Amino acid sequence: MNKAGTHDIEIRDLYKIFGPDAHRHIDAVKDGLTKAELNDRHNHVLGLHDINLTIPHGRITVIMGLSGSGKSTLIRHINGLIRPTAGQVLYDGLDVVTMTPAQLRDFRRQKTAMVFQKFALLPHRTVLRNVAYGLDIRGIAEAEKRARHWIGRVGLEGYEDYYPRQLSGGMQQRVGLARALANDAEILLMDEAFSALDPLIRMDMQSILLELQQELRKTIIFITHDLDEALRLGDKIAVLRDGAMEQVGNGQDIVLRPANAYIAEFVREVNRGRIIEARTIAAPATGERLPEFTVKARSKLDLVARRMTKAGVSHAQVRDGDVLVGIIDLPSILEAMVNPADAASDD
Ligand SMILES: Nc1ncnc2c1ncn2[C@@H]1O[C@H](COP(=O)(O)OP(=O)(O)OP(=O)(O)O)[C@@H](O)[C@H]1O
Repeated sequence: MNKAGTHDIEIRDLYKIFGPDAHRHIDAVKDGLTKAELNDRHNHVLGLHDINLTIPHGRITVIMGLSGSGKSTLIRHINGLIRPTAGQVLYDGLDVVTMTPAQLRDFRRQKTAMVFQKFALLPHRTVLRNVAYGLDIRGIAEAEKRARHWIGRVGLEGYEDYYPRQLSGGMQQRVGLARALANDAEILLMDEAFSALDPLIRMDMQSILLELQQELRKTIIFITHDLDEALRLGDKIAVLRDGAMEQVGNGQDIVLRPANAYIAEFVREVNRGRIIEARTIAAPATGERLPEFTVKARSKLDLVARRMTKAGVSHAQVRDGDVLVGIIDLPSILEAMVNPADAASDD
């Protein structure tokens, strides 16, 4: 059972086999039958393989992986749209997997909201009525007031009476987000929610989500196949491959300490200076005098390097508010910014 009061979602020993005789093959899969073997010998598809993941309350957890890696299958287990072949999905001491249909319906309605890639707006309803929709069907008296509030929060004030077709893709997805937020659900499931948007609009939407999340502290599960998006949004990132979890960690872990060659290849092209934070590479401050120049613990290395170079200093202290985290110097910043794989190939 998950810790009482934390509202974390705990996924335990989760397996999903697609096919008519899934249960007949589960033991063989647990004993090591691979996805390819299951497919070749039994014509069944291994969707998820032994997934264990804690999705912390109030944080953004990104599930990342290439097409077919199992992201959608996993997110659909969280709201019970898919039943696993084995395993548990625990929330507040209840297992989504064993909920009765009535419990599951309540859980979905009251605790979860979804934002889809294709917006899924109702074309014949205005922005206001789209956002109020979930509240209307639950008979909530203040539906319109609440909808107007969230329309404002996503920057769409003045568009209440527009229809979806009159809006750009980015604006439609703002409506999708406002609709999800208006439901006041604690868990927000976002399946490739920004993937259909142009790059600049996509970055805008990421910023809006991050800004709102500062205040809302929802439990967000965000699916993407885009590493930059995962690193920008994820407090926690889970990387899936062929239905199995390859690595779970924060962005710093994934970029600096890839668990295996697959992840290393995945993060190879990433701009490390924009991801790695000063605190991650700060060395402990020893007894000698501290450098006068100060940088923030969570500043990214490219910004730190620029500030230090401009100020003409080679050393800085790294501070998190009043707390001294350590010391940083330009050579170690440069070293951290260079991908070790690239450095090795130039030797
Ligand atoms: N209903 C189904 N029946 C059979 N196989 C399925 C079913 N749904 C998914 N799969 C298979 O399960 C695996 C995971 O699919 P899933 O859609 O979860 O991946 P994904 O990472 O979300 O991919 P994408 O980014 O393309 O949506 C794939 O091999 C897929 O073909």
